[in-house]
Amino acid sequence: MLDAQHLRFAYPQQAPLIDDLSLTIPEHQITTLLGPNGSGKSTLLKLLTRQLSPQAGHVHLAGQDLWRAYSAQSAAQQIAVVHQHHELYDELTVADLIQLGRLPYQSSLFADPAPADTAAIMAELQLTALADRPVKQLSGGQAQRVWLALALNQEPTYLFLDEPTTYLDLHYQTEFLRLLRQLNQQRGLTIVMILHDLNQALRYSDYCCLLDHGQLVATGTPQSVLTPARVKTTFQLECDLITTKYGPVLIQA
Ligand SMILES: Nc1ncnc2c1ncn2[C@@H]1O[C@H](COP(=O)(O)OP(=O)(O)OP(=O)(O)O)[C@@H](O)[C@H]1O
Repeated sequence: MLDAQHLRFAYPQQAPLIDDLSLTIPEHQITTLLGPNGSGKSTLLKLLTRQLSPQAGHVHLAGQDLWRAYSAQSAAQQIAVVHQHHELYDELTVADLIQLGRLPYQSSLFADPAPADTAAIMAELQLTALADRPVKQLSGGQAQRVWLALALNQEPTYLFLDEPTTYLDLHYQTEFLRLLRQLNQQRGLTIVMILHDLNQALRYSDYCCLLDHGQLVATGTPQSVLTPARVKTTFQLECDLITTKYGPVLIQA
């Protein structure tokens, strides 16, 4: 269980961005963090994944404090993050990059005790034929699958993704979100992602958390959170929610 209680966080020399925020991530579900630019989504994701330490409150992973009871390495055995920008490792081949996902299980004293089935992960994400290609030669959609494969190679319980569809065209966005749903269903993976597209959140998440000015203004099922009234107050957008054969869709006035 991943549980945040009474979090407070301020960047240096700034007023608190997040103050007294509590949130429990539902297990084996897909949760989406939503909110306007600058509302604190990435900051919250970093607090939940041990990239930022709260100044008050705590995050508990399996009942233990994420900072006091876990090292970066032991936390990374349970929590994997797919970041938005990854230029740093472009020179590596697909296979070598995915292998970095095993780092949390290695130390100078011990080899990886139980290597993950990296080949199966690569096959599942249709990356086998690309194994020897440098990552920088891949399309955006292929590269995003490689970063996902690295994260899965960590064998995490929780998979976090910061705006995973940003650089993808509509086809790849849909393909990627369907892949996440498949991983959630087949592996029972708990997924938390930041999205900007409210209709994608309606369609691909089980639970939504809406942030505004660092505060959680609503949590719950996508339809209970993304009401036209709340979209208006949070995003200053007039819209209707209509029902289609594919599910509910928000249409802007
Ligand atoms: N490293 C930092 N130092 C100082 N301020 C920061 C830092 N990172 C973010 N901020 C500020 O904190 C606020 C929230 O930023 P954050 O990136 O968490 O929001 P967000 O909801 O993810 O935004 P976006 O949708 O634009 O990605 C913003 O005002 C931002 O300028």
